[in-house]
Amino acid sequence: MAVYTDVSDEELAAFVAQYDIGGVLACKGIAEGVENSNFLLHTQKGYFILTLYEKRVERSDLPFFLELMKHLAARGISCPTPVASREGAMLGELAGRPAAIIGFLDGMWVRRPKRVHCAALGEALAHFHLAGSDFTMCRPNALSVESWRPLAAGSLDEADSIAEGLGAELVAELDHLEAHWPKGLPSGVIHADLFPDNVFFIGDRLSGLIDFYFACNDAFAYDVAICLNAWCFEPDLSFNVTKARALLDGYTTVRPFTPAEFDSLPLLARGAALRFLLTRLHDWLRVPEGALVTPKDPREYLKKLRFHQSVGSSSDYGLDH
Ligand SMILES: Nc1ncnc2c1ncn2[C@@H]1O[C@H](COP(=O)(O)OP(=O)(O)OP(=O)(O)O)[C@@H](O)[C@H]1O
Ligand SMILES: N[C@@H](CCO)C(=O)O
Repeated sequence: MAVYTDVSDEELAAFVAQYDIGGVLACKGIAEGVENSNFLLHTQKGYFILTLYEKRVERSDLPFFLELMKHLAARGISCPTPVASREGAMLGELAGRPAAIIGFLDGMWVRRPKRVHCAALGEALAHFHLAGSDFTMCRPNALSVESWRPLAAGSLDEADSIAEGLGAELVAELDHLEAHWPKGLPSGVIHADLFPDNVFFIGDRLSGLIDFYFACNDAFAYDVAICLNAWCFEPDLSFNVTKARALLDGYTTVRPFTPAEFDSLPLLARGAALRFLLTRLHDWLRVPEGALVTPKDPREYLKKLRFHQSVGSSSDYGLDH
């Protein structure tokens, strides 16, 4: 469960009183997520998500995330929107943290995505990329290639406790990615964390996207690579080409890939695997005392990284132009 910050009943009542959503009936910590503290808030006007922004979220980035949600929803993307206080503010402060009340999105995330979910995800991701094209705010990707070496530096000493030789392996991978990282690919606003737990379905129908707190400006194909990693590996960590094809077909029917995007996929997937390996490793080695959180296993992403290292070109994934 990710609840890093406790909120007293009095603080909560005073916070909610600033909004036109009625009085609090119940508020429960949510047993999922690792980044922020999330609560299911039930008030006299219905259900909402109360989020307290924690460690990785810079306060100055919050207007970008909240405005983006509003922008995407206005462009027809199914995603929750922040609720404004009576004074028109989307962002407040609760228990010493920046906090927001977000609309509740119906649906459930899929534990074992099938081909049909990957196809729907691909389409939704492409619609997201297109819908962001006239969003005027900009946020460089704070977790892109140039940030990986400093991020790794804090974990290198202890990396070998996770897997033998991991420290040296990380340094070699950083050398490779920094030397070969593609430049000039089509770019815009990307989600950057569209894992299965951030995509809701009702049956096989995708009902919406959540968790925009890593959204930023970067290459669209990098976002696709993040999804290939998160959606197209089986529990035994074998790569499922059928799911990858479905995801890419879904995506490219809405927003076709350029040849350069297609050719860059193996490298982008390596980078995407390293990015999540590094943040997981960082968190694994530093679980805050008393926090109700289950850190995610870095070894899963080490195996995915090794898989992509063994791939020569996009065709080796069984994918065609
Ligand atoms: N708008 C929403 N509507 C319904 N449920 C939501 C909403 N936002 C969050 N949740 C619930 O809270 C959980 C955690 O939310 P979220 O993914 O934003 O947290 P996080 O800590 O940022 O997690 P992550 O590890 O994915 O970055 C979700 O899996 C979902 O169950
Ligand atoms: N989706 C991330 C956690 C949230 O950033 C991971 O699985 O490592």
